[in-house]
Amino acid sequence: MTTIIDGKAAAAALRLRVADETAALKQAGITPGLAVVLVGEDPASQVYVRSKARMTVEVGMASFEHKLPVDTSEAELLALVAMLNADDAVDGILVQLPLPAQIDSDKVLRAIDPAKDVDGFHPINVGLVATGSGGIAPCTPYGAMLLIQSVQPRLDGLHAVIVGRSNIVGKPMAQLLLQQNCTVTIAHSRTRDLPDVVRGADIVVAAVGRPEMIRGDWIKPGAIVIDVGINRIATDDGKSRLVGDVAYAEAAAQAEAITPVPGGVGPMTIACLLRNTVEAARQRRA
Ligand SMILES: Nc1nc(=O)c2c([nH]1)NC[C@@H]1CN(c3ccc(C(=O)N[C@@H](CCC(=O)O)C(=O)O)cc3)C=[N+]21
Repeated sequence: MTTIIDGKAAAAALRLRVADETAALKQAGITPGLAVVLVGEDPASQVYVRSKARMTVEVGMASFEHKLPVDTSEAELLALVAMLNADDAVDGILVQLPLPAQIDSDKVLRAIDPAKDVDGFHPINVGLVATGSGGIAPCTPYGAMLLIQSVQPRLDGLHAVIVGRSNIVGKPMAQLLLQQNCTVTIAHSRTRDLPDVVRGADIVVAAVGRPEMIRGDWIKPGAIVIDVGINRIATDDGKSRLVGDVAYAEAAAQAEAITPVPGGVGPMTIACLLRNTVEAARQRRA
C-alpha cells in the first residue's frame, strides 16, 4: 500500500508545536513577530500572503503586513527592509518573490538582517546551511525534509535525485539531504537521460515547475516521491486545478510514499516559516 503523505496534517501538528513555543516566549515577555512584504498585486501571491498572515496570528505571533505598489523603486523597498531590520518587534522578514523587474531581488535579499532572514535566502544562511553550521534553512526544502523523515527517519546511503536546481528549492534541498548522508544528484533541464537518472532514485524531489513532467515509469518501485511543484492548469470544463510536477496517479502506483498536490509540501512551507520565526525570536532575543 502506498503511503500518501499528509502534508496538511503534518503542518497542523508543527503549527501546534510552534504555538506552544510562542506561548512560552510570551511568558518571558517576548512576542515573536513576522513581517511579510508584498510588492504588487499578483493574485496568487496575495492568497499566500493572506494565509501566512492568518496562520501567524493563529499561532500567537504578531503579523506585520506591508503591501507596496507594483511601481515601488528598489530604494523604497530597501528603506522598508532597513526599517524592519531596526524594529525590535520584528523577528522575521519575508519579502515575497518574485519581485517586479525594476528591483534587483539579490540586492534586497542581501539587505535583510541574516538573523531575521526566515526564508533562509541570505548568502550568510545559504553558507551556514551548506557547511552544516546552523543557519536558517529555507522553508520549502526544510518542510520537504520533515515529510521525508516522517516516513523514513534514517536516510543514510539512499540515493536522492532532485529535479530542479533553483536557489530556493533544488540547491538547499541537496544540502539538507547530504547532511542526512544521502547520495545526492541534482538533475535539471540539461540533464541527459533524465528518466533513467530518476529511475535510480530511492528519493525523488520534483521541483521543476512543469506540470506532471515526471511520469510513473520513471519511479523505482518503493521510492519516496516528494512533489514540490504547484501548477495551475486549465481543465476541460473551463475551470482550473492544481497539479504538481509529478504525474500523481501513475507515480503513486509505483511509490512507497508520495506527497499530493495540494496538501503536501505547500502547507509545510508556511508551517516551517512560522517555525523559523519563533526560532529566530529565541536566538535573537535570548
Ligand atoms: N520569499 C518567499 N518565500 C516563500 O516561501 C514564497 C515566496 N516568496 N513566493 C511564493 C512562493 C509560493 N509559496 C507557497 C506557500 C504555500 C503554499 C500552499 O500552502 N499551497 C497549498 C495550496 C494553495 C492553493 O490552493 O492555492 C497546498 O499546496 O496545499 C503554496 C505556495 C511560498 N512562496
